[in-house]
Amino acid sequence: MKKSRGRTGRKRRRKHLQSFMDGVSCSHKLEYIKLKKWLKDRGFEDSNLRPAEFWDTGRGLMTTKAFQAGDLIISLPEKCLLTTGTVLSSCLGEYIMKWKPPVSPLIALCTFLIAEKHAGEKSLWKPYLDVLPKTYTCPVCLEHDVVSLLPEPLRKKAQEQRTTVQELYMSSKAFFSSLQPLFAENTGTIFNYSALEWAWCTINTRTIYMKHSQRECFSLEPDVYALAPYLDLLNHSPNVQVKAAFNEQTRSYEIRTNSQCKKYEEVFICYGPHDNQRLLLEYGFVVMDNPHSTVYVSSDILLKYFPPLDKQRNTKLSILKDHDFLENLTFGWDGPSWRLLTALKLLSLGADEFTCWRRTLLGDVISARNEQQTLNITAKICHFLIQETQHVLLQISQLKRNKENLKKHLALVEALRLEDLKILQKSAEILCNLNMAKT
Ligand SMILES: C[S@@+](CC[C@H](N)C(=O)[O-])C[C@H]1O[C@@H](n2cnc3c(N)ncnc32)[C@H](O)[C@@H]1O
Repeated sequence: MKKSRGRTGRKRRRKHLQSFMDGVSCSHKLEYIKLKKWLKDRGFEDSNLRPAEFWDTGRGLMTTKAFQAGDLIISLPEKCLLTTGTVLSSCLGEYIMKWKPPVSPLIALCTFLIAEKHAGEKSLWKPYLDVLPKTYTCPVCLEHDVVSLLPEPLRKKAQEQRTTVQELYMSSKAFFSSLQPLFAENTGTIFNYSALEWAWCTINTRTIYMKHSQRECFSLEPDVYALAPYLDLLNHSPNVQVKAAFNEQTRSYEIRTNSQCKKYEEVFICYGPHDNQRLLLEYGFVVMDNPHSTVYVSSDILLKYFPPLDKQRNTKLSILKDHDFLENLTFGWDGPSWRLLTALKLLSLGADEFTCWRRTLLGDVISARNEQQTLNITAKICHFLIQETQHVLLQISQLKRNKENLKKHLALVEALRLEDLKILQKSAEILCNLNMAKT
């Protein structure tokens, strides 16, 4: 058959290509039909959004009309929001009010989610609970073997996250036991560690910011969370801008886009200008070609490249510490950061230049020798990090073959490390060009 090369052919080819780029709508699935009905009963007007599966971002929301900058994407009535107010007006309320010392707003919400999930068919929130993820990929859910493959300082923060959730569980056990009169089953089996981990991740990855006034029955931690069914299907893109807030007039949580979005494309919001380490820590995912991504250089690595016999080494280190120059030293898409270069310039000061340390911190050029040494050491650190990243990537590919059960988590760390490698290679190229320009 003759290939159609005309307008119809082009249209067909574009449509074929488009079908791979677009998501696959899942709005026909029973759980979403039930969720939409539940939302409608609470005053949610059907919008132009549809739940869909996207090949790159997973489940998200697709638009059925083109959005222009300034358009309202979604407006979710107050009645649909799950806040500490919801928890207090449930049967948990009286237990929370009499518990001393008061529980945090976070633990109140976790308790509510676990209790409602346990209630199953009887829960008023069932249509929402049914579409929540069953598992998460935040660091607290990762196995030790996977956490050890994370770059610093994320590895440390991942361990801290695990400790936070474990401590939260231990410190809430007595409160959970106090709820026994509400349940036929033992509260120890309902409010177990994995239930709390699931609830904690649900809140950490899905809540919108909504400030509520301080209530006496809660501890002093800020009460700023609200779960927003359906709206929380919106995925993140670092390349869009939105305005999101509770509208006191319409008594709805509203999101307006500042970007354009074509019909049938995924609608994104921006969770904040986060780098990939922060996205993984707080939400359990990473974005490729994230403009905010950076590779962190720890002070241990920094010091590896300086002579231990430098008499001013300790003084230089104290200066860097006192002026907060030992943290947030990074490589980015545009090369080494100013902070990294400044820290390295200070460490590279010769004995005769040491008195100039203040000027160095302000960004002054001290000498051609100092500039050159700084560039050389920056390039060495960059190459060291490239090798380290390549080594970890090799370990990951071996583990992926041997540990089928960790595949999803390993793929996540792999994506993070691949993005790091791209940043480092770009930085090495920039440093090489800078070096060539100087010689
Ligand atoms: C508020 S929810 C968004 C909806 C979510 N995808 C779902 O299916 O329920 C936030 C979670 O979505 C995922 N996510 C958000 N933006 C993403 C993106 N650009 N790429 C991959 N996953 C993303 C992450 O798992 C994150 O924790």
